Amino acid sequence: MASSLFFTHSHCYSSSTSSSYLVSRLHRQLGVAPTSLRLSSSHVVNVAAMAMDSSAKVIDGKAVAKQIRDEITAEVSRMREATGVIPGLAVILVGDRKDSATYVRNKKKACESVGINSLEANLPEDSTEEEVLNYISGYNDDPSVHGILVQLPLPSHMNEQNILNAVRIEKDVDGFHPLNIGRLAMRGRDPLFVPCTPKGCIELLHRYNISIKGKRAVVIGRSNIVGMPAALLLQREDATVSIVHSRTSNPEEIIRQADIIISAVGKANMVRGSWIKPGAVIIDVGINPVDDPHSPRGYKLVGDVCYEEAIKVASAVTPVPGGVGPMTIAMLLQNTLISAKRVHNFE
Ligand SMILES: Nc1nc(=O)c2c([nH]1)NC[C@@H]1CN(c3ccc(C(=O)N[C@@H](CCC(=O)O)C(=O)O)cc3)C=[N+]21
Repeated sequence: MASSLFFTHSHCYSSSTSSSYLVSRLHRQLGVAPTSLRLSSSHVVNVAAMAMDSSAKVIDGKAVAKQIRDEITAEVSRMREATGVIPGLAVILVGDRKDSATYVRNKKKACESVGINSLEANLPEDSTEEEVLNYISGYNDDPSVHGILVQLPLPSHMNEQNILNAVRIEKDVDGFHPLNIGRLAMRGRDPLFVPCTPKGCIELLHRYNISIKGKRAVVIGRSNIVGMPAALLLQREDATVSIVHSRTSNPEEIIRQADIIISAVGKANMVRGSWIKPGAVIIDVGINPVDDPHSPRGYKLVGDVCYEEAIKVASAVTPVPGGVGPMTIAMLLQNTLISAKRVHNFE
């Protein structure tokens, strides 16, 4: 019995990680006392309860994203037939990070699949900020471009703020411009664009008929591109929102109160089954590589949340991959379409 319980947990340790290493790593990441991370008797009770109910629903982001791409395809052709306008997205990639190149390639493929034009600028790692700004201003002035995305992260010698501020707010399909974020935060105002990843999270909840109003939501992580805007969006949807971050004391206690958890920290399997309230809904934004000798690539991708544990205690969980990731790209296409419709007054 005891060994099978332990086995359940061991799924969520990456193969090279010992449990004591994990505990001290968590301790550092979340700033909690090590005692609070010990496997307590209540943890064991939770695991037992989890074993009785393994009926959690998998939230299929890949399928929902496909459905949204089909809707966008229809809208793009309706617009083209009525106005002759084809929405266009320009992507600026600086440097040759492998992951960034993959993301950009996927975005381009997604554009093609729905009939959106895609333009791409590939600049060398050692480009100057001015060169990037020149591309942005070219796209700002190009009427065939309705959305501009500067792939992040930028090389460290560039000032991300200067560059993101240069994107015309009408073409800011990432929703990263401070004026867009400011409007997102204010009651009675609306941003021109909502950031893609948080928008994808909320869209998944809507499409699965998961109500947000009046619920307790916890966002784990406070980044400008995911955590912070996700918290603002949940609040706009009338949730009561807490944000847990690396300086939060007793994060588990706060997370355990949540009906809805959005995790965006980037730490593999950090959120354990015992941190989750039975019946909670989990949206896992993390995409973390961990060693996997069984995979041809030598690694596999896992979320921030220990999936094998979460699926037993939650009512619905997004997988990684196949959860939020595909939704991010679908929302980028949607924002590009929205932008093109707006400039051409097409409803
Ligand atoms: N300006 C900017 N805007 C972004 O939106 C942006 C960015 N920079 N920099 C990097 C992050 C990351 N990101 C992802 C998009 C799609 C998947 C995705 O589709 N993932 C799939 C496939 C995963 C795989 O197998 O590689 C999945 O989760 O199923 C993942 C990650 C957008 N980002």
